[in-house]
Amino acid sequence: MKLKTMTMEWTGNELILIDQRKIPLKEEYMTCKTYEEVAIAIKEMVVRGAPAIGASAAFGYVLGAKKFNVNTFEELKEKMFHVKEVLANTRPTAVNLFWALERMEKTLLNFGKLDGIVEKLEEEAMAIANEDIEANRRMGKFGAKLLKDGDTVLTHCNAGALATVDYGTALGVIRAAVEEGKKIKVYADETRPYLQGARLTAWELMKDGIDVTLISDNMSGWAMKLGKINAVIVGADRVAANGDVANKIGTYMVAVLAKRHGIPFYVAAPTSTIDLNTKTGKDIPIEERRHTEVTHCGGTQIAPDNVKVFNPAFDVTDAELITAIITEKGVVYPPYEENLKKLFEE
Ligand SMILES: CSC[C@H]1O[C@H](OP(=O)(O)O)[C@H](O)[C@@H]1O
Repeated sequence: MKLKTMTMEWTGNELILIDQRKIPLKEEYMTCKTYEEVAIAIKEMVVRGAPAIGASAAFGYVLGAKKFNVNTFEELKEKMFHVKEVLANTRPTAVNLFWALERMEKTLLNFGKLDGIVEKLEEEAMAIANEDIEANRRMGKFGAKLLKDGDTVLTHCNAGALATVDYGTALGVIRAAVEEGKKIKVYADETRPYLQGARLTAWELMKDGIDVTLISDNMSGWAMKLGKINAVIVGADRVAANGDVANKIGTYMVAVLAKRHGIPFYVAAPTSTIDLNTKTGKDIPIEERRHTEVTHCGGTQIAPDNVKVFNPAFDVTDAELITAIITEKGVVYPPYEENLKKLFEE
């Protein structure tokens, strides 16, 4: 079974990831032959973005199962509990990581025997990957209906093909609208400190020939006040049961500004990012990352040695600031508590 997209390639024995730390200046790849290497790739953000992290962890789980020469299923089960732990202990906020690993473990336990288990797990990882692409395309179509010909959309971070297995969530909505013939312009904010907007979103959209203008994060309010922005679309790392959304740091600020200016604020998220077990945004673990992401920019030090740093990688946007949540099953409007639950009812 094989898979090849802009973000990742599964060869059957290796997971090859484009190194997103190097984009836009270089297109280099990291070849992961072991589950440990996949864990490093997730932790170091070689691959990033909730759905992309989930799919990568699923293939990492397969690499773990391939590694062990065991005589009994019980022995394999023990070893795979460790594989899951190593992959889970990489980044805490994106629920897709845990959703994918739970799904892989359930496949292992339900299969329950040694013979054919690797093929079964590989099938499941491929299903997770292909379902993500399909979900993004469906989500794109639902979301495109919310955009008018000539709209300018502000994006934050990168919720594009690079954040998923392919096509993207927020950028998937923009791609779908453009594919329907709508003239859509994008204002991409740079998204300090990791610069996913400047480095990844601008790169992706220019490759697709989509009109993109780069702004620094502190320009978004003024762009809204000047009437340049018709809508905001962002991705998500975890949607809580009440509709609160954890996403890249700075999302909350953009949402408050959009509310102030009466601009619709949409979140594009597949159901694999919706976590009904997390009641509200207060319960979402927020990753804090190394200080050098803030004290350095492009590898150049921009702050004094030993300066104190606060570097939360995500924030939580309150449900009341969100106009709608675009999913592959349709657009969800408030009351989110009630309407998100319906997505999971048969
Ligand atoms: C489609 S999920 C994209 C989501 O993930 C990003 O975080 P990171 O780059 O740290 O993995 C960001 O929150 C995006 O909105």
